[in-house]
Amino acid sequence: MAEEVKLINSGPSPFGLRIIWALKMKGIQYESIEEDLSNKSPLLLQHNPIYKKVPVLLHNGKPIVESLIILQYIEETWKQNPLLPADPYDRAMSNFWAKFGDDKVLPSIWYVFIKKGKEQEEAKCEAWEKLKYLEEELRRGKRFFGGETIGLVDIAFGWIVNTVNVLEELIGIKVIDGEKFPLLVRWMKDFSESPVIKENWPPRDVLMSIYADFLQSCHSN
Ligand SMILES: N[C@@H](CCC(=O)N[C@@H](CS)C(=O)NCC(=O)O)C(=O)O
Repeated sequence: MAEEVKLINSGPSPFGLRIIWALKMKGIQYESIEEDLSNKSPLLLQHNPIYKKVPVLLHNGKPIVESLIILQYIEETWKQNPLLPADPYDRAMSNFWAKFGDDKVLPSIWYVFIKKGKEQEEAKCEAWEKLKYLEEELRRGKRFFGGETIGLVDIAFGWIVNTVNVLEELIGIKVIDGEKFPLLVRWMKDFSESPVIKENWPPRDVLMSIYADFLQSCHSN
């Protein structure tokens, strides 16, 4: 039976991008279904009734939601071009870093962009505390978080590159600077220049306009 793979996604969602990158790296053909998040479709609400968010992967009609869980599913379903190490301990550690990224690093960086003045300075110190752990992880001699090649953790951290870079430019604040985080900056460059990632990168002007609107709505509240 031919497989049916569909991805419900919206524009350059950093969470949806994870799934696009993983499917492309595995060489999986899929159909893209564009969702309007300002007017959520019955399809999205049916398949992700709890969170009502994109991305949703539909594999032979079955929905899988939450991007880190979708990445796991992709890895377990299509074994080619592994995104996780074979060793159970190393796999557990990869899952730890991906979760740490979403639970701690991502919110701490968002705060830097949505706060102002003294609160913003405090948020930057908080974010640096978290980013320090990523820098230390790379100091163990790795080119990518996945080792010599891009893996699940790199894909999970992709938002650092496509979101933080744009936000830094919009707001004129450097959060990930080369003096403090040389290895992280090198990783950002290597990651964004690797073929599958580069080929599936959202246009910069689209990102700029989305995040400019986002910042405006945060700061007008
Ligand atoms: N934890 C979710 C986050 C997904 C998420 O926040 N998606 C955004 C788009 S980037 C969304 O669907 N927002 C719609 C909403 O919050 O109503 C994941 O990893 O998949």
